[in-house]
Amino acid sequence: MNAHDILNNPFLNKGTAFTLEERKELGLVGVLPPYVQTLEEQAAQTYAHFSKKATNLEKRLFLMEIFNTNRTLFYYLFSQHIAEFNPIVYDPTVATTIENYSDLFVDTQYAGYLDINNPENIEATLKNAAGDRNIRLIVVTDAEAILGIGDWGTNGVDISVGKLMVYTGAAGIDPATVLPLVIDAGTNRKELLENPNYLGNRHERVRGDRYYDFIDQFVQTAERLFPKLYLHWEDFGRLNAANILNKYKDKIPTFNDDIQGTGIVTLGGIYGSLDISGEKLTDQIYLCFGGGTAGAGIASRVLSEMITEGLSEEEAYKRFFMVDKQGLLFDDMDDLTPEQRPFAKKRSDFANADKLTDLLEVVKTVKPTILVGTSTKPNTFTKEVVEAMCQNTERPIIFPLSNPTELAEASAKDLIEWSDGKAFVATGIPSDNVDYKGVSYQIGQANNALIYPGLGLGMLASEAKLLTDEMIGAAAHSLSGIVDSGKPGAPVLPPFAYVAEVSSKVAEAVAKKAQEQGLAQSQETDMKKAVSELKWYPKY
Ligand SMILES: NC(=O)c1ccc[n+]([C@@H]2O[C@H](COP(=O)([O-])OP(=O)(O)OC[C@H]3O[C@@H](n4cnc5c(N)ncnc54)[C@H](O)[C@@H]3O)[C@@H](O)[C@H]2O)c1
Ligand SMILES: O=C(O)C[C@H](O)C(=O)O
Ligand SMILES: [Mn+2]
Repeated sequence: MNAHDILNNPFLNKGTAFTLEERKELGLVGVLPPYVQTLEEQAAQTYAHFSKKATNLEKRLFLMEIFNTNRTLFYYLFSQHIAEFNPIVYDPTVATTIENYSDLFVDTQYAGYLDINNPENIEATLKNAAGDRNIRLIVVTDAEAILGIGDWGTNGVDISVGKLMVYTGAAGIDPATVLPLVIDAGTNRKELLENPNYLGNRHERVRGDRYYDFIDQFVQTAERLFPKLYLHWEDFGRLNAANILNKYKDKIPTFNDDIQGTGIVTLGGIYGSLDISGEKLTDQIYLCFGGGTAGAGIASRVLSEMITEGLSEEEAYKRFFMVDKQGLLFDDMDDLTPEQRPFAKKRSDFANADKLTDLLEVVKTVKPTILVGTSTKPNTFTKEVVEAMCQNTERPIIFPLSNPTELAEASAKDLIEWSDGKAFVATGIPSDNVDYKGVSYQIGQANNALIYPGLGLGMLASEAKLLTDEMIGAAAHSLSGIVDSGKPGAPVLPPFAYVAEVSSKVAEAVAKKAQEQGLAQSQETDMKKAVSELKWYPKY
């Protein structure tokens, strides 16, 4: 390896921090400025430079330069400034970089691009992208439903990169063991197909057998090449996300973030709210607004929890209502997804059924105590809807979870004001504190980023064969007790600044449950130790 092979490899490069001895040993004499910096000095200098950037997009592009050249320095900085960098590295700024990925392209960031037109290249793609690294964690997207911004084709690879950055920043997953992937199955977005800079396949999305065969070939190949793999699916479309998860979840260690991750964090937020109000989960009435991948995933997680808490399946379903673009879902509709169908109601049970296409009318009719938004439709949780929620219960739980910022069903500030401080609020993107009538309300971020890093750490540390519902339940319960819920305005979820602590707790809970269920394959039997030993720290 010559000097520039080292300096150009972000996993090896220390830049100005190479010591004089290392410079001699590695053939780096004279190719770096003479002063040797410590990691702390590099971080302070880089942070000062970062702070001069005017916009979040410029900040992200600058941080990506650091990521591309020196992973240790990047993660050292990220872990020092986790709450500040989170919205820049990740959501919402990642949405802007995805929309502009092809136009802004400079570097592949060690991602792999799987091309639906060349299934014979799957193995070579995975091998080439991995190099000689031992891959344990893949995040893969086909980018059909990126956040709430829809289909972005090859550009969506940035969500895989971004999710993995959070895995390492939050839970200490060794960045040399991860692989971000995009499956380019085409795109239905006209503006991409017509953009001369677009770097993906210029055809509509491939559907049906050809698509599912490709997915299967990818799964088989990845499992063969990387025997200790944990496979994370992100931002697949409503047509495919649940199908893919259902096909593989009983066979391999795998996870759908939008379905399962969002389910865990939202259940955690509901429990956080009930801890404060002193109410029981089984007394709640749940309204899902936007019953797609995330909406149905969350509803089914909360429903399972009500069953665990003692309700029969039939009693539990009675407490759930789902609104999608048709309005309240009825079982006579012929366009329900398989995940929506069990939540659909009998039209004849409602005297005003024809009016239940309107959210306000639904809220007045079914009287929910919990309202969760995953609709991608901004400003749909109106003042009237919030006031109607307040008629149903002393402390309504209202979570507008659609991302990014401009798609949220409501802002935290409006929800606190319209409910006169009564609503428990958590949002998908980070929200500032809301000061109202002398109380400073801290707003929890119900984003799967709070839990998927810890969940992954627990899966990898225990080498669990499968990710079960019980392990998912354990992850949700482990979120409680981190913040003081007794304080006025306390958040219903731990703030993102606590994510490292949250990740360790989640990881241990998941690993222990895997062990209890006889699914852990790790040689280590002490799961706390297995988790702490797997953690990677950014240092030279
Ligand atoms: N906070 C989080 O952690 C988190 C996690 C996953 C998804 N999300 C957000 O949730 C949103 C949905 O994501 P998804 O992956 O489930 O997408 P999806 O496309 O599967 O689901 C969106 C659903 O909303 C429905 N919808 C559309 N218009 C509607 C309307 N006017 N009224 C009611 N429903 C309507 C769609 O028909 C669809 O079923 C996105 O904005 C995403 O960013 C947030
Ligand atoms: O990526 C996020 O911010 C959360 C979630 O996975 C989403 O799709 O919105
Ligand atoms: Mn997602």
